[in-house]
Formats: sequence, C-alpha cells, structure tokens
Amino acid sequence: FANDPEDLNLTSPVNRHHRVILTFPLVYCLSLLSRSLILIELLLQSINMNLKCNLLLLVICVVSLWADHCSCELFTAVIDIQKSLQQEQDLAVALEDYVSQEMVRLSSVKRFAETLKSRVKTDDTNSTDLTHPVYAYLMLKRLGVDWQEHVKGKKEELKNSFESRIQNLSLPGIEDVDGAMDAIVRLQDTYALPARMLSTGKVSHEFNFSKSIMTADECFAIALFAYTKGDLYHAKDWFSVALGQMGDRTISSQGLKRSRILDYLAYVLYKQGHLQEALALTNELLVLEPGHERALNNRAHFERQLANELAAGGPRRKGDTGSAEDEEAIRHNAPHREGWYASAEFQRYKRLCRGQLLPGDFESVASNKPLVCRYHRPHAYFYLAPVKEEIAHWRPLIVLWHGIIGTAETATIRQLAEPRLRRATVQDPATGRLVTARYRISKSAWLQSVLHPAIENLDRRIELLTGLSVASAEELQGPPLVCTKQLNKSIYSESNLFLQVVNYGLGGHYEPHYDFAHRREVNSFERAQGNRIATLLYYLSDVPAGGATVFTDLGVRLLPTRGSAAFWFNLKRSGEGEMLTRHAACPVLHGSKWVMNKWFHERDQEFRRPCSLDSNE
Ligand SMILES: O=C(O)CCC(=O)C(=O)O
Ligand SMILES: [Fe+2]
Repeated sequence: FANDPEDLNLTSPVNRHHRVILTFPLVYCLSLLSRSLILIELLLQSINMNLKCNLLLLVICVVSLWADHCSCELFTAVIDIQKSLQQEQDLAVALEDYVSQEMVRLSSVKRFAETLKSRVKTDDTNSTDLTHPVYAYLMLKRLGVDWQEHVKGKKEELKNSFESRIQNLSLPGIEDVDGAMDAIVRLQDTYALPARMLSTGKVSHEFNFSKSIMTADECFAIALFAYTKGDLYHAKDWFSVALGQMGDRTISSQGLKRSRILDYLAYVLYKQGHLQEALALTNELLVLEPGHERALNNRAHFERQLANELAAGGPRRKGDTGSAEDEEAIRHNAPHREGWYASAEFQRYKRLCRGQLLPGDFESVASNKPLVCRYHRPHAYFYLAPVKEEIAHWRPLIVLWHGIIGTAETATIRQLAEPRLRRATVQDPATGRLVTARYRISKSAWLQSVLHPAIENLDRRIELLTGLSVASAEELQGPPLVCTKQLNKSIYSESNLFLQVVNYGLGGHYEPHYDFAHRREVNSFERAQGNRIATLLYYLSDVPAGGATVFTDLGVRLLPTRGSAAFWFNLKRSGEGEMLTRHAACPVLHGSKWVMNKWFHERDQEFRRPCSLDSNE
C-alpha cells in the first residue's frame, strides 16, 4: 500500500526535490527575499521564451549563490534582517543588467548559429576534402573551438561578473528562509496561533499586517516544512489554509496544483486518523486527476479501512472525528514532540509565554509577603533619584528595576554592539565546546567597559545598586568558559568589565536554562572566577508582542520594557545552584528585542555576599 501508516518516509509524497520549493520565499518577515524571487519570476515572464532556460539557470545560480555565500544567518537577529532590506534594490538592478547582457549575448549566439547554418547550406565540402590537412584543420577548429568561444566564453564571463556583483550583497540564504519558517511554526505553537490568522499577517490583536497576506504557495511551503520535520499537526493546519487560498483554482499563479495540496492534506489527515476526511479529499483529487496512481491506491486503502472499522462496530472512539481532544492527543504524540517538547516544563513555559497565569504563579512557597513596588535607596548615590524597584518574586528574590538605564544609554550600547553581533552559542555540557542551537536564536556581542564611558558609568551604577563587584564579571565571548583555563587572575582584574548584548532573531528565543554552570559540566566556571553568582538582565528595547522572560518553576513572567533590568541570584549563599532560577526568553512575536546580560561571578564577592550556614539561604 502506498499509504502504509507505519512507513511515513516511503509513503510520503515528499522527496528531495521539494527542498527546492522550500527555498522559495514564504514568510512576510522575509518579504524582501520573497519580493526578490517574484522579481525574477516577473523577469522570466516578460522576456521571450528562448531565454527561459537560460534564465532558469540564472535563478538556480542566484539560489545557489545564496546558499553558498551567505553564512551570516540573518534570521538570528532582527537587526540584520532589517539591514538586508536595502539589498533588494541592488539585487533588482543587478538582475536587470544581467538579463540585458544575456540578451545581447544570446542574439550574438543566434547570429553565429545562423552563419553556421547558411555555411552548411552553401558548403560543398565532402568527406574526401577532409583528407586535405587545411580543410581538416579549418573544420576541426570551427567545430572544436570557435563555437565554444562564442557560446561558452562569454557566458562564463557574464556569469562571473554577475556572481561577483551579487557576492557583495549580503542577501538572505536558504537557511534564512528555513529559519523564518521554523520561527513561524514555533510562534504558532507557543502562542497557539491558527495558521489562518498568521497567513493574514495577524500575530495578535494589536498587530495586523494586511500587506502580508500569504498566497497558497507560501502557505504550502510552510506546510511542507512542518511536514518534513514530522510536525503533522501544524502541517495539516497550513495545508488546509493553502487549500483555502486556492479558492476555485486548480493551479495557482506560481504553478502549485490543487491536486498536490489535496494529496498531502489527505495523507496527513489519514495519518492523524481522520479517515473520512482523507477519503473525501482523495476523491476530490481523483476528480481532478483520475489517473493519479497513489490516490487510487489510497482510496482503495481508505475504503477498506473504513469498511473494517464499520465491521468492528463503527469508527474508533474519538479520534476519527477531528475533535479538539484528539487534536491535542496527536499533538502530544507527534514524533518531534517526544521528550522535551512534550514535557510538563515545556508546556508550562509556553503557557507562561502566552501569559496564561494560574493560581500559585508568582507566589513564593516560603514567603507570604505580598509583591510590592517601592523606591529603593541601597546607597547614598540613589538618595535623590531612588531606584523604582518591583519585587517579582520573594524567595528566591527576583526584582525588576525600572528606568535603571536611560534611552540615550540604551541607544549607545545598541550602536556599539551592532557591528559586533555574532550568532549566539551555548556550551555543550559534554564537550565544553560552544555550539549554535535551535533553542537559542539570537546574536550577541561582548562589550568591554573601556569601550565607552556609558558602559563604565553603568558598571559603577550597578555596583552601587547590587552591592556586588563587577571585577570578576563575565569575560570574552569566544569561548568564555574555555578561556577561564587560560586566563589568570591579573588579566581578569585588568579587563574585567564585559557585557553581553543580545538581539533576538525571527521568533527569537532562549528555551529554559540556568545561567549558572553545573558542577558536572566540563569547563564549569569554577576555576578562576567562580560560578555565575547573579544575573542582571537589562532590557534595551520594548517588545510589542511576545519576548517575555519567564521563570518556569516559579511561574514568574517579566515583560521587557526599555530601560528596565531584572536581577536575581543564581546561587545560594552556600554556592549551590538555585534550581528555582530556571528561566527562558519567550519567542519574540513582533519587534526587535534587545537585552544585555551582566553576569556577576563568585570571586570578589566574598565580603559583599558572605556565605551562610543555612544551606537553603
Ligand atoms: O532575554 C531574556 O529574556 C532572557 C535571556 C537569558 O536568559 C540569557 O541570555 O541567559
Ligand atoms: Fe539566562
């Protein structure tokens, strides 16, 4: 059977060449890429058919160029995506130039072909003549070299000049389109957004981009993306929307066939146990393409299954009916959700991101103290301008300090960080190596205090505010943990003040984690500076939708506001990690989220935050 439910890969209508389709632009947040490709398509249509093949090559060449040269992972920082918008015009001009040069070249090739043809007609050379060395030489030259020079030489020349021109642009790559699709599906999953809503550019009640209505092709590509990842739940949603966007058409303007969507959708429905619906769609497909072999097989298979079920006493319990409960069950059973993504913690994380608070959230187990907002004067420095402190949680203490960093300061820091942004990494606990990961989508830059007086001022302010020393605060980006082995104490006290500035990407997030290192981790912070005793997380931007910082074990949700900072101790006074500080950055739904981390280390805090004999403190 084509549709053996045990064998997804074999029966799946997806094959490798679908990856090409996946490279097409689909997501409004990468609309520049989408428009570039539409431009290519328009150029294709507007010129004569002879050029079509040639230009198809051009498209392939552009796509492969993107794949080759762009390892910059634009999707991992919104600021980079914004910058690449400027490239669109340059790409359009480069393509237009290339097309006109190609047209000149092709007309010369055409002329050459005509000359050859007329020569053949008038030439009376016969095979005996070719025993003559001069005749033979002329003929061999003509056929061996001359035509190649005419056709191949110029082509290479044009292609190379076009390629080098394109290489100077930092265009998005295939990984960016994949990253954008991944982001869409992540946002959909985290914030429980229906594909229909997203397809019209609506990510929340406040944000509705009517400019960004997705076409059937664009929805289909996201569906395929989810499908290839084994995420049938979201694939089904997007295939359905793609079908809806087709209206009555049997083929879209970009060549997507209705039958193809029906094929996938029927299969996904079947995999989810919705036999009746799968059969209905397969029948619809067969009306369009009566000879469709897989559909014929499938129909027979579905009918047999339905008959078996009927014989066994009607449809299976809930499940074939597409009820909400069943959807939920499928969602949990979907292959890619096993383990972590199906865990209670991940569900709690998503709930907190959505802002669905439950009784007990924000409440300290060990304290009945009410949460308060107050003016805080930890030092005489703050006498005239007290800090606006909001207690978000008592034990462990998590506070928000509002207006702790000015708008001009946030702008300066963002400017300093921008050219230094690199894809954020995480440490592989087993090897100690820094690696990129899907669970952390952002770019970060490390700024030294001496870089700008604004940072030095800030450091002084936070030393007075937290009572902690910044002398052992985080060192160098690459790789900070490994570096601790090589750096000695004197280096720390000289180049001590580093800040990590982060710009999140599309749907950018950082899944639940601890900021402190576990003892079992290779290269844990222990050696030179000690572990990360506390975190100060500055918010350098507002985030219009999404992007909250959530503490999954405490049920605490902090909303970023430009100029505020969150502070908490990662370690107990005994030096043990505070396991309740597990926290995460929720996916950014809309906007460009900037944060800055200051990680304080244990060293130099001995007298500022002395140990306690109480192991719980
Ligand atoms: O951006 C946030 O909200 C949290 C960031 C964070 O936890 C981190 O960078 O370690
Ligand atoms: Fe963190």
